[in-house]
Amino acid sequence: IGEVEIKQMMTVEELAQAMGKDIDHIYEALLYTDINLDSVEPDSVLQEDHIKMIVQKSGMKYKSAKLKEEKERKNTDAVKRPPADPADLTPRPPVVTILGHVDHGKTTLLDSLRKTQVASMEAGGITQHIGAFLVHMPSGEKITFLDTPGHAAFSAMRARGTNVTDIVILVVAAEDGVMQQTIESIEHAKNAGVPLVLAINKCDKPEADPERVKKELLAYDVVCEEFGGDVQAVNISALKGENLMVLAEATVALAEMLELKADATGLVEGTVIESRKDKGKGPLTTAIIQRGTLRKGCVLVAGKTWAKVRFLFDENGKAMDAASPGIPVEIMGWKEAPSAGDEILEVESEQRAQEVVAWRTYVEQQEKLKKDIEVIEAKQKEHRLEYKKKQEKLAHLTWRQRKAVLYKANKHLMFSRPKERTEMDENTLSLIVKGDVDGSLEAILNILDSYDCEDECKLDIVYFGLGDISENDISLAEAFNGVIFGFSVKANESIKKLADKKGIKIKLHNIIYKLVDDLKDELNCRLPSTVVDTTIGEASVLDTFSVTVGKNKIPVAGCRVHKGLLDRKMKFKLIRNRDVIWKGCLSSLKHHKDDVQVIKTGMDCGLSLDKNLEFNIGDEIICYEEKEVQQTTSWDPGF
Ligand SMILES: Nc1nc2c(ncn2[C@@H]2O[C@H](COP(=O)(O)OP(=O)(O)OP(=O)(O)O)[C@@H](O)[C@H]2O)c(=O)[nH]1
Repeated sequence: IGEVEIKQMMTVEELAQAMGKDIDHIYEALLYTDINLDSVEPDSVLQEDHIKMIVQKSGMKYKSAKLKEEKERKNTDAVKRPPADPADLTPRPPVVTILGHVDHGKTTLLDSLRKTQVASMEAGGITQHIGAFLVHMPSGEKITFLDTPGHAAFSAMRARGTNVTDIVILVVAAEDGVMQQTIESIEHAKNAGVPLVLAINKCDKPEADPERVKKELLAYDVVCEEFGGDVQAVNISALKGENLMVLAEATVALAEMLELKADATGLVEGTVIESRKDKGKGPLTTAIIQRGTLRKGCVLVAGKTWAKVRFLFDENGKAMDAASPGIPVEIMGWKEAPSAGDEILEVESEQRAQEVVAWRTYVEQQEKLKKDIEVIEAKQKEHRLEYKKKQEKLAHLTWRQRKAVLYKANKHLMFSRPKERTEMDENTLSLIVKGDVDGSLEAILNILDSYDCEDECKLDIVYFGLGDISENDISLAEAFNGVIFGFSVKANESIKKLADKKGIKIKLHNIIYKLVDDLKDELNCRLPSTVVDTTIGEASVLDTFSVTVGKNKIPVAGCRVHKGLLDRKMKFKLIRNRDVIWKGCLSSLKHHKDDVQVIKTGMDCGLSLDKNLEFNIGDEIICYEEKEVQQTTSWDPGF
């Protein structure tokens, strides 16, 4: 018996492959279940009990050793280290996000802040938008600004559970005051537990009214220092670059209060801020390092991808040797670009990175499969309910009534009223059909319903029903000269004996196509056989003469055999101008003067067929055999 290795969540295709069968075999086996086949595609996932049933019904055994192995697949994910020992912590720059209403000047502020750097760094010139940049203060302090303006990026990161921002600079235009997105920005910062610094922008404008802005903000719990709160407010002009350093100092002061520290040793942890693809460099990500110190050669994982760090760049595209916590860095060496917000973790080796990615891919697949299964199961449940309803409608009917229902649905199928055996047409196959469950019986009736060769042999379903073969079935078969077909049912010894005694055939099957084959055999033997001529040899008439036997002159043909052989015992036909003008037995076959039984290819002979038959040169003599051939039904139920 074949052994099939099964696993959870196998698709129809996978099971067929594991069984070494085609997909139709699986569909066929599913006919016995209450699954609606319309909902089953080759890539549909099968339930475990259905998988087992299919394997068993196919006369095979299943082996589910893999199941265990799968359940126990070891978690090989990479995770963050436990919190660092406070003794290992060193100060780090704050990470700042700028939020505010549309057109209040976020982009202008970021640009101006960046420009302060270009000027201070003599090399300057190329500033590149990479998602984050560092501002060096004259005091030696540093601030990292996230250059992903708008709330979208901020909330997207937060939604993913990553919060890299330490401080929010809330930009409010002095002439506009608090607007819708100002309020939203405040909400975002509050929800993330991130403190604010207020930048009142566009103070160069004559209509600017910074005091009004501060008052308006009171309504949103943003209380500036002059009202006794802890929010520092700085009046700036992003456009003119006024007071930017004051704003930066205020930010540093807040950062000091927050005591931002990190562990710059050990394995690196960080967050992806932005990813892009560079034609020459491949995938590049801007990241903020949060723990450890990133160096060339480190192996990182993020999402379902990994990197062996080949180069590190700052926002000016300058190569860096190392990036410590709070510092933005562009990383080159990714296999594929990770997504913004993905957690970056350093692992010990490339092999370990691959293992982590494999695990994460596996987990994702499992989750997808789980969802698929839920959808499929819901669908199947729906179908089961429908099927049940249908069955309930039929359940209270007797088989005769059910037959009537089916008859209505399948008008051309002939159901007989009781007839005497003597009346039975010899050209009829009478059937008694028994099945184990409604589903299988219905499947068989549906197949019988496709019978459309009434002109060859009539098909008469005398009775159908559920359960093992009974005495009643035998009586019916006897009365109608029928054959009993059983599907997944049994016939006990006494029933078998009774059937033998009465000469009644009981045909039991567990596989539909075998039942159908058997049914076809029964139909075939009810069809009249036909006779087919098979050519044994061919000869051409090269000469004609006659011999005298007693009083008669008998025509003789001088022939040469050019194919096969001529055998005296067989039948012969004479062909003239492609028409058969005579068929029958030879009267004589001679080689020279001798009577012979057989003449082979290439040999000459003289033969006579009938004393009245004259030959012509050019006639063909065919030696042939008549074979009786059993006709086969032209019914094709698609099995
Ligand atoms: N007068 C003056 N105009 C400014 C100042 N800051 C920004 N602007 C102008 O205000 C307009 C909007 O500035 P942006 O920096 O694009 O504003 P934003 O908040 O980034 O806007 P979105 O990107 O649409 O959210 C531009 O025309 C700027 O030139 C400023 O300090 N003074």
